Amino acid sequence: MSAIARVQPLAKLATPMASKALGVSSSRAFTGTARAQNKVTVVGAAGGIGQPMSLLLKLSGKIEHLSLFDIVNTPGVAADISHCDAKAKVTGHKGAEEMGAALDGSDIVVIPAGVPRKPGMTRDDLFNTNASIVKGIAEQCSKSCPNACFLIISNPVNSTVPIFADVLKANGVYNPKKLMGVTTLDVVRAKTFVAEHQGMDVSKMKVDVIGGHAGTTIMPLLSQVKGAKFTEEDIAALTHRIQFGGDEVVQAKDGAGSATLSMAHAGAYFAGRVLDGLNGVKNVKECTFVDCDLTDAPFFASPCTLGKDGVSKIHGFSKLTPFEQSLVDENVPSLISMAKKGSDFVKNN
Ligand SMILES: NC(=O)C1=CN([C@@H]2O[C@H](COP(=O)(O)OP(=O)(O)OC[C@H]3O[C@@H](n4cnc5c(N)ncnc54)[C@H](O)[C@@H]3O)[C@@H](O)[C@H]2O)C=CC1
Ligand SMILES: O=C([O-])CC(=O)C(=O)O
Repeated sequence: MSAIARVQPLAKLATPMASKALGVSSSRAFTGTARAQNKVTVVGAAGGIGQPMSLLLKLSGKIEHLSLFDIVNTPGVAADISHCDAKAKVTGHKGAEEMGAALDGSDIVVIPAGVPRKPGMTRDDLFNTNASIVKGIAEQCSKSCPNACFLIISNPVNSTVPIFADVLKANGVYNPKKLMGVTTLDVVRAKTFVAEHQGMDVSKMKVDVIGGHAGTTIMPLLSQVKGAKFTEEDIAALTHRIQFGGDEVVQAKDGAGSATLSMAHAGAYFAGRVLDGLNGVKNVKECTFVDCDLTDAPFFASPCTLGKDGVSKIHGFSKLTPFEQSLVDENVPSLISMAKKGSDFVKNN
């Protein structure tokens, strides 16, 4: 294990400002008498998402041990973040030989490891590089922390989650309740764009986004947004913007990568919610991409309740408008083929 920075004595809880910014209530974070489940490991922690997400996780005040793993630069990132005056012992681990120590005893593993897009690429264009990265991480997780919740950020999510599942299955440790594709950024964008469009308070906005995490497989249920008034044209334009929000950032960054800061926020928020569920907080409901039979696709994003063992209830969707139903019908075949591409990769490699 490499250079480790220890918990800061001054800080027993997150700073109030950090808690507020993250929507975190520290007093609600851990309830009951069972051991608090709060070792969180970030795999890809030195990257564009990994660094700010690790910072936000440290500031959340929900974590006892924040373990940072990457193939490069992790000791520096860990030393830097460890100086923040918020709860959480921070450890940094670099390189394959330190991965087992990084993962050991994790309750949650958040994975933003892999290459991002450049303009002109689809998420699927990342498959060739990221499939083997995610497969390797899943192999090590099967050995070091098979009971953890795995939160997959690496793209293409529609294929990397099935890859992760099949590796866990091959190693006899697959628990579908504990594998979640992170689609929170789609929800974050939907809330932001709808609130701007409707002149509503974004902090009170709720929008479910179902399906997958690539282009038109991202399906916001705008008809269900309470208090909003849309024309058909509004719905079409907002749906398109939410589906292609990632491309907006890729184009604006002009070759320097894809969304990192908004994803860091979304990832830290979602990990905090999963942690809340593990620690007995009631009624934790978030959209996430899970193994389910809501459609013919093996994985589909849906509102889910997050509980003591991961996903405790998959709520699915009801009362779709004809437009929303047509999106589902058109996109299920792509979700099936992207999942199959992931499964075939595991079979053949
Ligand atoms: N699910 C979502 O909503 C989103 C997903 N993404 C995806 O997240 C991934 C990461 O994006 P960025 O942070 O911008 O990329 P980045 O290139 O800045 O960082 C990736 C990090 O992963 C590390 N890495 C590579 N192989 C590794 C391995 N085997 N083990 C551990 N770490 C490893 C690299 O060293 C690097 O530090 C990309 O695939 C991107 O497409 C990005 C935004 C949103
Ligand atoms: O667009 C990308 O490649 C990154 C991503 O998944 C997003 O921002 O939603």
